[in-house]
Amino acid sequence: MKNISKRLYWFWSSTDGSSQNKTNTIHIEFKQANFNEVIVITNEFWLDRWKTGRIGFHLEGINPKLIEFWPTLPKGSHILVPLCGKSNDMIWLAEQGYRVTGVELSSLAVIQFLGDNDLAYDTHHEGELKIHTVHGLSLRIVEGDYFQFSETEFDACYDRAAMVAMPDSKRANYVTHTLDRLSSSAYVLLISLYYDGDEQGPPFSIDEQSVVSLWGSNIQKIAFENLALTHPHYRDQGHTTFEESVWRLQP
Ligand SMILES: C[S@@+](CC[C@H](N)C(=O)[O-])C[C@H]1O[C@@H](n2cnc3c(N)ncnc32)[C@H](O)[C@@H]1O
Repeated sequence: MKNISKRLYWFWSSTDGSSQNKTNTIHIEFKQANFNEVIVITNEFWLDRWKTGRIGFHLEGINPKLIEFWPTLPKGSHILVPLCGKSNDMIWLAEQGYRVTGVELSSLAVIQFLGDNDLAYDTHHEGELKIHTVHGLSLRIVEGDYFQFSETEFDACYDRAAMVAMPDSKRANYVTHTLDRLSSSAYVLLISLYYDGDEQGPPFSIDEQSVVSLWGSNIQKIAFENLALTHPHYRDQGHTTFEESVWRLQP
């Protein structure tokens, strides 16, 4: 297993705002949640994060872990990116010759993704979902609630900041729903987080045992980094452990 160094992500709560004020507000919001020990993550919660620009989870570039750990799959393999936000990782995957389908609740995220990347597209409706098909790249963004998305037989899945966006109460449902979307021989690349301290998510911490019990015993941890050792930010937040792990599930 590789120990990863020098990478910087997951500034979800502390740099989630575009101004210092917003940062403080979020900090208070989570402190209050800790005190009450109840956080309700609804679809409205996420829509509001997008509306108010609290999207510190978004990476401007391509996630280095995707580039490092994504396997070589047959060209044209159909890749599912659940809870995709406006992740540029989808562009990278499409450019590798895969067919990519991202699923995202927020229309703002979808508009920003298409606009920021200057992508032309067509849109059609399928029930409650809007399907945006990009021109010139093998890429679709499905706008709507992931739990209403029912396509199946995906060849692979890339989960960065999706499972850990789910609170404990929804996590098993999320994983089952995702596994149901995949073919029996599908590959999964998953990035999870495990941290100490009182802070609650999102991102929600998940330990190794829970990852294995949710995804099955074939899942393997292939890399990890304790970000609290490499980035002072996490220590300043009171963490001694803030481990980001990369997992692979393959037939
Ligand atoms: C933490 S962000 C991660 C985004 C992306 N994977 C990335 O790496 O930047 C979680 C995303 O999931 C979306 N989301 C949350 N619940 C959802 C649902 N039920 N269906 C579809 N998208 C959802 C949110 O709007 C948000 O963009």
